[in-house]
Amino acid sequence: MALVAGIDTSTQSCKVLVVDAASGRVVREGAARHPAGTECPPDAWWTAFREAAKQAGGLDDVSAVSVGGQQHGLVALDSDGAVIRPALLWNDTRSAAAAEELTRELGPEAWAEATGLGVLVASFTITKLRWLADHEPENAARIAAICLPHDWLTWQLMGGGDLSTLVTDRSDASGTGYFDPVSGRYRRDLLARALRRTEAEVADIVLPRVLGPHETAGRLAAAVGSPDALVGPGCGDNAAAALGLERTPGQAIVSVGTSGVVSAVSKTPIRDVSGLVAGFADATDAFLPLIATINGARIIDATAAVLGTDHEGVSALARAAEPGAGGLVFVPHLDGERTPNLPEASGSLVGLTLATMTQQNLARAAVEGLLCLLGVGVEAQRAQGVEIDHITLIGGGARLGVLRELAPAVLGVPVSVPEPGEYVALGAARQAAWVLSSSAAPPEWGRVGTESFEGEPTPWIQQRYDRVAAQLTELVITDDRPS
Ligand SMILES: Nc1ncnc2c1ncn2[C@@H]1O[C@H](COP(=O)(O)OP(=O)(O)O)[C@@H](O)[C@H]1O
Ligand SMILES: O=C(CO)[C@@H](O)[C@H](O)COP(=O)(O)O
Repeated sequence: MALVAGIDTSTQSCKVLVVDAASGRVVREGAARHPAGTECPPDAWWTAFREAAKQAGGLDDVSAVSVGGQQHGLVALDSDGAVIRPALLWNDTRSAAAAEELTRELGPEAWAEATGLGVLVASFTITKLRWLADHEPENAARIAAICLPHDWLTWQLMGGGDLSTLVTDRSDASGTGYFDPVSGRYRRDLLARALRRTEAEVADIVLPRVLGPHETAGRLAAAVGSPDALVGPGCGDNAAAALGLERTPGQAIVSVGTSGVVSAVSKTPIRDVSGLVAGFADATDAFLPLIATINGARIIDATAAVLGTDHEGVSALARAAEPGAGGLVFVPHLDGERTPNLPEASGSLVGLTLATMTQQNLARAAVEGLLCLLGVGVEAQRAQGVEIDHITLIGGGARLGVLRELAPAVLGVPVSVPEPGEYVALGAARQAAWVLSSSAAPPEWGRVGTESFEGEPTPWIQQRYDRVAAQLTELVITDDRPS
């Protein structure tokens, strides 16, 4: 039995699955946490990977490995291959002003045409480069190569060192803001613009070679596993999830991890000038229109902490409240927000009265608020012509019972929840099996068992949320304590 490994280097943790390449059956697994925060030294990803791989029984017996990873994070390397500064992650909003400035310089139509990203947001790599050029020019001047979290880990798996061996794939490259997902080419003119240099001045900066969806990147370093094992190109985590769930065009996925994501494979590229839907590529030869929020499962984590309970406790309390939480509306922009593009926003709890201010209503409002935040994404996708009449719910937050139960009513469509699993890591494993097989298409591992949820749609909850959220867009709370 040939084994392959799939790695998910995500925001909060690293997960490793060892999988039977023929059937897709998970044979062994491991996970280890990443440090908290919106910047991270890449070494911490390596430490977590080593720990997760150890828990998964090591990689000595696997024949191929691929990495799916959190998108957009800026990993800047010097000419020795050393990391110049901690990586700025997708949920770091310090480049919000740079994002606005870059968007203004060319205008949304030109950005959408060039990159599929109509309005740049602080998540995208290119905005982090402009921030670096303006705020840490000495670091920007040392850049010899730029890569993404999954590219860096893939490179380490092969031993690192030589910058020319850096690789990526079109799904993750399409989240940089200097890559055209339609032609499959980098836009060095945009990279130069971000760094305030000429194209000639960035000509020597190494960008990872963009491999085909099942092209071999190289072999595993002997210190990690068998030196005969192949390393795949890897991909962005959301593209990996689509691969793991064997999605075909039109089947929408909602992921509730650190981020909230609404995505669907599409045969045609999306260029949303409004910027709500990012026109990413997927991990095959198609596209992955996607909306992502900064706030996801941590809305529930924070609510549980405030209520002095755990996830199950939030479920129980929320179930005990009426739909609509008696009038309490929770707009959960707890960590700023990306969709809608409100990097300075904070969360709001609106509708507090002596009657509504109960633990049950607060728990319910948190779950409904999270679902309504995702509902904005569902509508944005529909506005781009993506048909969504069913949703597959995944990610750590999908383990929350009450989220599964309320999702069909609030989102207005039936919801399937696959059996709990690491679908990003599974997708990476499927890519590894594809690399190993050298077939034209990825292996068909068949459907995983799913639980189905339906419910009478309650569009008034979303409508009320949209009304309240619209009134809060200008509200920025600052810390006014005298220093
Ligand atoms: N049973 C549960 N109910 C609600 N949230 C959960 C549950 N189990 C895990 N989570 C949350 O899911 C998140 C991690 O999900 P995951 O998809 O692994 O995130 P990421 O890929 O961004 O690291 C954490 O915020 C965690 O608290
Ligand atoms: O920024 C995006 C997608 O554009 C996020 O989806 C990141 O890719 C992080 O994903 P999780 O760690 O939340 O799964």
